[in-house]
Amino acid sequence: MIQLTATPASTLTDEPVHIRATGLCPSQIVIFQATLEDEKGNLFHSQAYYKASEVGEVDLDHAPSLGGDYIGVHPMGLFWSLKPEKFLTKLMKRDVMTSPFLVQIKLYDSNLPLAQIAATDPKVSVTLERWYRAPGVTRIQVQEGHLRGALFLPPGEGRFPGVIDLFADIGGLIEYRASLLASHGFAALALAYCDYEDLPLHPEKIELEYFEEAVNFLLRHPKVLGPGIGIVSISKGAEIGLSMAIHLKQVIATVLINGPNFVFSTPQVYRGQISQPLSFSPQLVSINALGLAQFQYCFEEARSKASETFFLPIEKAQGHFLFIVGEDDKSINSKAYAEQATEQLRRNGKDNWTLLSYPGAGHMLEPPYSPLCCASKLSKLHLFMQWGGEVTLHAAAQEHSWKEIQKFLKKHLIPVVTSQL
Ligand SMILES: C[C@H](CCC(=O)SCCNC(=O)CCNC(=O)[C@H](O)C(C)(C)COP(=O)(O)OP(=O)(O)OC[C@H]1O[C@@H](n2cnc3c(N)ncnc32)[C@H](O)[C@@H]1OP(=O)(O)O)[C@H]1CC[C@H]2[C@@H]3[C@H](O)C[C@@H]4C[C@H](O)CC[C@]4(C)[C@H]3C[C@H](O)[C@]12C
Ligand SMILES: NCS(=O)(=O)O
Repeated sequence: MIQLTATPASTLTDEPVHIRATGLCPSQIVIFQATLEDEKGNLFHSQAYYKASEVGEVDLDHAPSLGGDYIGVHPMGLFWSLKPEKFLTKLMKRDVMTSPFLVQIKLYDSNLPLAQIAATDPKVSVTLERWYRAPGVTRIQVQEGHLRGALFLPPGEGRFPGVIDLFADIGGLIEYRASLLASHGFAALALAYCDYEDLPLHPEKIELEYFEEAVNFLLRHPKVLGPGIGIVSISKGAEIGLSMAIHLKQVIATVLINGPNFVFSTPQVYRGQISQPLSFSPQLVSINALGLAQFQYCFEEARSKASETFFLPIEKAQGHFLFIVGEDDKSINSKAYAEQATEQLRRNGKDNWTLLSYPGAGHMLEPPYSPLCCASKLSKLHLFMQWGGEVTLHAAAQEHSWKEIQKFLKKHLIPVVTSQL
């Protein structure tokens, strides 16, 4: 009898699963398929062909996929190669507290045409729960002063290292990274800054005082370990994260994922001083054969002419930086920006940074095993965006960088206790 196991059956979404089928015929070729339905009913699928061993077993920890959505030994390939049925839909978890994503793993005979899979019962299947928060993590809605966001706290007494989590200026409150950080021991504040509750849809300026308020809020919290906090930020969020690290001495560890070293859209203001964005050249936006826009070179003209004052004075920051770069980022030229920022640090005699640069990774670097989103529709901007990334390399970058992010934050936010004896 064919048996399919996937363990653990319920786990955090950034943790691996061991999938194994037994009771197959020796050398039988089978199809494994994964299916996930998001909270809006959008379906995502992936599939891969495997050959059973001489004893009729396929163990995804050791067996290579022969074809399908990925090739080679990738125990988690079925997860990170999930693709939307509805083209250009990005998988995103909204309700991180009360429900997991359910992933169904199914096994089919290989003689079945892929087109018929949807209408055919699998030989055997199992369903997995993929959670975005560990048991005991709590969520507190933040609506204090000007702040709008959600604070995630790990279970237990604390205190916990504090982190502010910032996404791009597309708006809303995005919680899945903060809830996962809390699941790994951080007090993590997912902070909205536009298009959420009473925050403006398109702010005319980004006021750093708002983010300073967030830093102070976090440090005042009885469960947050001081004296400094960390930041995890991506894209426009990383532009803000960089400015916070420069201006706010309480920010001592800053993770910048695919971000710029200059103000790239809405102007920034701090204590009356305005930092204007670099002008962008619409003629340098390229549209590919599928109609997807690539913006990564649209600041190159301005960048080549800009005086030093246009680049954020990263050397003034007291804390540490972890730059994470997807070298195949098609949305912003993040490799060039990180190299310029680290060169600026080097010129100023600083060594307070680490650069992790990943060939084949795109803009949308997410926690491990998240499906690659290489292109998606930006409804609010009426844009079809190419984000870049090659599926296998991008997945490897996600797995590696997530561990490095946590190591970096712990190293700088948790004081080393030296023995008094
Ligand atoms: C903004 C660009 C950068 C964007 C990023 O960097 S994203 C990377 C970081 N990640 C994030 O910030 C969080 C992840 N967010 C997302 O992934 C978003 O959801 C996104 C961005 C993929 C999709 O956005 P959008 O389509 O707008 O999302 P929604 O409207 O919320 O929903 C979409 C559909 O999904 C449905 N839905 C809702 N809830 C659920 C659910 N629970 N489950 C499933 N589905 C759900 C919803 O109903 C919708 O369905 P639909 O049927 O479609 O209605 C910047 C990168 C480059 C910049 C430009 C560049 O710099 C050049 C110019 C510079 C100038 O200075 C400014 C203008 C620029 C053009 C500049 C503009 C920007 O800054 C970008 C583009
Ligand atoms: N590193 C494990 S996998 O993502 O390749 O399956």
